[in-house]
Amino acid sequence: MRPSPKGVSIHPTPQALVATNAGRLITKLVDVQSRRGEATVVLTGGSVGIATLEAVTANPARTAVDWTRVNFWWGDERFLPAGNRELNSVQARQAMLDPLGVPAGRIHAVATADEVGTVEEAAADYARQLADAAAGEQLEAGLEPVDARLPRFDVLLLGVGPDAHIASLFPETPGIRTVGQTTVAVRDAPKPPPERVSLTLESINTASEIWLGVAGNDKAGAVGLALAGAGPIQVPAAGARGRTKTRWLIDEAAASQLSKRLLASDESEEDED
Ligand SMILES: O=C(O)[C@H](O)[C@@H](O)[C@H](O)[C@H](O)COP(=O)(O)O
Repeated sequence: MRPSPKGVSIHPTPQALVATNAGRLITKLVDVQSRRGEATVVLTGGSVGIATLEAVTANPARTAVDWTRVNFWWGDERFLPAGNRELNSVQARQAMLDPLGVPAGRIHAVATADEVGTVEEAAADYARQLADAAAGEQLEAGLEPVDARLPRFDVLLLGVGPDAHIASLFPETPGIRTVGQTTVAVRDAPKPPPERVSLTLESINTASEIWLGVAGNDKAGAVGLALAGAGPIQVPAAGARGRTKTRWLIDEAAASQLSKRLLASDESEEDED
């Protein structure tokens, strides 16, 4: 792993990136559970996101986590009928949630197209689920909710599209511009399927830590712009800011347009876990 600016780690291959992401997620969950008893993770779709879950399932250290005490949400979900293999939740169940025995009550999936009539109803239902969870959340002494409408997210995983979208927040669209609400219904998404439910950028940024896993030459432009400080409306990935940490795990191909200045910065990536 090349030394790199703080918060950005560069990995030789997508496989190395995914293995590191998975190992760090296990470590983080053990740490959070040791302090809070349970942990909350927000999952993502996409090839890097799902490969990370498969790597967790394959990692012997997985047994150090009490998977019956991890709550799972999604940063976004496609609006499709239940069981459709394009659903992020279907892929996550297959990759990790089912093999690791995560109880159904810990899995908070977005309503599917056969459960509600419109993507707007699915977004509203998801917002209600989130608010109910927030209302019932037992916070340790001295901790305040970050947002009364949302549970506390310990780690929020994101992928990044070639257009720098995160979750289902695409550049210059109503979704990335949405403020004042926790979820948003997306129509005409440039990445199929067209109808999706997404957390808003405001909701995403309530997470304590945000980890963006990005691989492939087609993402190099998005990574370069995001890390150079572009605006979130044009470059949604640039808007991802965890409250305590924002990690970028990128492979060499996706790092190819990173400015020399950024790479030369004297802060190197340390594992402050
Ligand atoms: O539902 C989705 O499609 C994802 O949530 C989406 O935001 C994904 O993470 C990015 O498009 C990156 O996908 P890749 O990792 O496959 O490039």
